[in-house]
Amino acid sequence: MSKTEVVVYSNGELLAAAVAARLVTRLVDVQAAKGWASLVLTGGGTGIAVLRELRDSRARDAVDWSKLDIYWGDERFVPRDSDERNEKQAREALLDHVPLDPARVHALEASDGKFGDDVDGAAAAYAEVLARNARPEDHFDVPTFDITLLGLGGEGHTASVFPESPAVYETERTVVAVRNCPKPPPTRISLTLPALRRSQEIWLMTAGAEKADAVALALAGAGEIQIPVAGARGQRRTLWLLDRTAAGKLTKVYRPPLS
Ligand SMILES: O=C1O[C@H](COP(=O)(O)O)[C@@H](O)[C@H](O)[C@H]1O
Repeated sequence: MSKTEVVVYSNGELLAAAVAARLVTRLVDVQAAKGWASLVLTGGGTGIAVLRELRDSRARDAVDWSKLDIYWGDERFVPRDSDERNEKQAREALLDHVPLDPARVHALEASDGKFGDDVDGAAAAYAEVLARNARPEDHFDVPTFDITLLGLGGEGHTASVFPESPAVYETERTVVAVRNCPKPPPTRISLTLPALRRSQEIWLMTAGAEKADAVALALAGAGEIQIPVAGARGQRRTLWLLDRTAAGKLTKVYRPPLS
């Protein structure tokens, strides 16, 4: 049975610091239980701020980084050294500062990589990466991720699954090419909602009043075609981590900010 929980923090900075602390605790617990863990990263303001907080936290040394599998929920299809690339931002914020096993870091292809500008080829290649890393007990072409971090847009997108777009109707493929995105850059690669839902836990993290409508609609039960983030649910747990302004249109009162 999957649980949905909402935690509200007083501002975006506190949100990022608190999510980083929570992540250390959860990764340590998962590694203690099974020896390794898997984490799906997101791009976006809050997602990268969380990684920076983690880099600057002493507690990060409690995680066994060499036993952590890293994936991405989506990637902007730009050259490898573009500042817009989610992987580049994540490396600068955290990944280059911790002793990860490079073989366990599964980045998506860039537009100047081996598929060139063939975004469909690059998406299919990532689907193969996921399938190769799935274990028989996962019963799916995607690993059962321990934690998936996701952001969301004011119009309700998550990863690079945008409202009413072909990606949100996808039920077969686990990874798709995304074109003509309303948010730049226009070409991306994204895990689909069925693939994201293979995660044990999904943590939806966002800050800012411009996200309040999407948050309220998703939590009120909106459909995923119009509000894709409503379809991002973990197998065990879906955790909404919000700042006060992003939670501003929720009608129910959730755990109050501590300060
Ligand atoms: O472009 C993207 O945006 C979303 C949300 O970003 P935010 O800056 O509004 O928090 C992010 O979830 C996604 O990974 C990224 O590619």
